[in-house]
Parts: sequence; C-alpha cells; structure tokens
Amino acid sequence: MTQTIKAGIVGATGYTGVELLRLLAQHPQVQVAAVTSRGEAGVALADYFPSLRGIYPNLYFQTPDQADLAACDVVFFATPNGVAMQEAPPLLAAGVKVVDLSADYRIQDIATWQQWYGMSHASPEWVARAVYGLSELNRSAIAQAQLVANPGCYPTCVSLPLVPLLQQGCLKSGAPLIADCKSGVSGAGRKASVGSLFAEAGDNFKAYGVGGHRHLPEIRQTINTLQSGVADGLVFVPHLTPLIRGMHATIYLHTEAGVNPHALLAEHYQNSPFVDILPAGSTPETRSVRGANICRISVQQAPQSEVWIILSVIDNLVKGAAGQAVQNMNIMFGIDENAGLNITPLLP
Ligand SMILES: NC(=O)C1=CN([C@@H]2O[C@H](COP(=O)(O)OP(=O)(O)OC[C@H]3O[C@@H](n4cnc5c(N)ncnc54)[C@H](OP(=O)(O)O)[C@@H]3O)[C@@H](O)[C@H]2O)C=CC1
Ligand SMILES: CC(=O)N[C@@H](CCC(=O)OP(=O)(O)O)C(=O)O
Repeated sequence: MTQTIKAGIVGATGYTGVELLRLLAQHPQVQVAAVTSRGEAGVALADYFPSLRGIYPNLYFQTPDQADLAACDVVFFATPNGVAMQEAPPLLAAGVKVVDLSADYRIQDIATWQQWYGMSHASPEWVARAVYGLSELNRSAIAQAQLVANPGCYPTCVSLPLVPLLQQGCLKSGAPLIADCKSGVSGAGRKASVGSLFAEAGDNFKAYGVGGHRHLPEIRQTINTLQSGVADGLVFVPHLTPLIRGMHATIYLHTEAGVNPHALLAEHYQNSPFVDILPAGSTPETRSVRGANICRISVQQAPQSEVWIILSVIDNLVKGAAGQAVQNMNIMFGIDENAGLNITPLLP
C-alpha cells in the first residue's frame, strides 16, 4: 500500500509557506493536516489565498499547537530565524521529522551562528544532529535524518555549481572566488519592510549586505567541508532586483591547471533531475526556472583569461526554499525524489 505522509506547516501564510502548499497540493503521497498562522488563526486557507480555492476545502489556519503538529509525520518550519530552534525540539522528541526552512540549524559552529544571527541558540544539541539539506550533496545523510536544515537561497544557487569542483579539489587554493548574486524581492519574505515595497524596489537595483551577509558563513561552511584553502578567497555580494521571484549568481573562479569545469559539472549532475548543466555557450535566465525546482547552470571561460565564469539560476522560493524542502522530505521518507516536483517552469 502507498504510504500517506501527514504534513504540518508552521508559518503557512508566508511566501515559502504558500509555496509549500502549492507544491504539496500536487504531491501524490502527502496530506496537509495542520497549517499555522498566529495572525490568521481561524481563517480558511481559500479565503486567505484565492490561488488555493478548491484545493484545501477543509483547512483553516490555526495557532501553532504542539499536539496537532506532533500528530504529523513531518513538520515544515517556514518561519523567521529563531522560531524553529524553540518549537522544533518537542516535536523531534515526539518522533516527528522536521524540515526547517530557516537558518536555525544550518551552521554547525554555534558561536559563528550566534555572531551572525545576533541571538543565543536555544537548542544547540539539535544542531549537531541536523543534516544540511543541500539535496544533491547530502542525499544519503538526508535519508537517515530526522532534522534537515534546508539551505538558504543564495547558498543553494552558489554551492550547487561549486560542489563538483570542490569535491575533486579543483579550485585554486588562495585565489579569489567571487559570487556576485541577485535576488527577487520575495526573498525578503512577506513581512512588512520598506525596502520590499513596490515604490522602493521597482525600477531600482542595488547591492546590500556588502559589509557582510549571513549567507557568507553558510557558503564558507560548505566549501570548507569539501576543499581546504579555498573559502578565504570567497567574496559574496547580494543585490536586490525588481523581480518577484528568481535568483541569479555570477561566479568568477580560478581552477588548477588542466581542469575543464564544464565537463566536470556535466558528468557530476548527469543523473540529477533538478540540476541542469546547459550546453556550452548558453546563458541561463531566471524565467527558465520560474516556479520549478531546478537549478540551471552554464560554464564558460572568460575570453583571453584564465578566469572561469559560472552562471547559476534558481527560483528562490522553489529550489531556494520550498521545492528543496519537499525534495528533502521525499528523500527522508524514502519515496520518489521527484514526487510533487515535476513542474514545468512558467514562461513568459
Ligand atoms: N523567501 C525566500 O525566498 C526564502 C526564505 N527562506 C527562509 O524561510 C523562512 C520563511 O521565509 P518567508 O516565507 O519568506 O517568511 P514570511 O515572512 O513570508 O512568513 C513567515 C511566516 O512565519 C509565521 N511566523 C512569524 N513568526 C512566527 C512565530 N514566532 N511563531 C510561529 N510562526 C511565526 C508568519 O505567520 P504569523 O506571524 O501569522 O504566525 C508567516 O506565516 C525564513 O526563515 C526565511 O529566511 C529561505 C530561503 C528562501
Ligand atoms: C532579497 C532578500 O532579502 N533575501 C534574503 C535571503 C532569504 C533567505 O534565504 O534567508 P535565510 O537565510 O534567513 O533563510 C536576505 O538577503 O536576507
């Protein structure tokens, strides 16, 4: 008999929460059983999200309730940083599997996490037991995990193309490794923030976090687990673009002599349905992944230079958040990794 997975979502009125609801609606083995919002408790899903009318007719937002969530097989935390570290441990103790979309369990070094996130960690004992959910990197550990720390959107977009090169020790030690990244505005979440207003973000383009962004230690951690002597060369600068969803990374890197990064990436990801290495000369665009759980990557050498340029695009809400979370859930439950994720990108 096919297994039915009962899922709960904490923070279901946010952008990643509603994206989880969209993806799980077409998942053949998931029943969404509990959805929380403190602000919208008692409101029917369909009344809050017209996009979900007719899909979840009997679901209402409820205030987070440990008993209802503990009755689920898996709970997704689509909440701001600092919530899951408080609310997930009782669920984990009750045997529930947890996928945390926030950053609470991503950084193994607690002092580093506390420095970048400006709070004291409430459940450091679970950090050590969490598996970093970059699906294509940690598939076998995710399959055994009870708690998965879903990566940040920038770290997903930057790390996926670097992983095969780092695993083979191909990046030049001590050389600059520059990740010049752009994000759509939904990356900032649904919470009110002046910078995300249409009048502020529309028809505008700007860098932010130049003096240090909290995804820097996350990308460095991945690099350091795979190849030493490389992370110190990393420069990461995020930019806000007037897109609703979409993320683009332009990565400039130096390899050891004789390495062909394009061939290496193409071979590494040939059996990974959600990572697409484009033919030589192609350029990925964010709309080619809109709404889909895909990272598209191109690799080329800068003319008359030893520098390689890697372009990587994802939808920040899908492969950068909710899609990768569903992919990780599939791996954790030992079901088809593609379940619920066979989505054709929306274009134009
Ligand atoms: N947006 C993106 O592209 C990405 C986001 N992420 C991460 O995913 C998480 C969710 O992001 P996003 O969906 O954008 O955020 P939003 O601000 O859009 O939504 C946050 C949700 O959490 C709920 N919430 C807020 N505070 C609490 C609390 N103390 N306890 C319980 N629920 C709470 C809110 O509902 P209510 O207040 O009514 O309870 C709301 O439903 C964040 O940690 C974010 O950093 C990761 C990758 C990409
Ligand atoms: C455009 C924008 O503001 N993007 C967010 C990244 C969202 C994300 O992935 O943040 P977490 O690591 O907290 O999950 C930012 O730069 O803070």
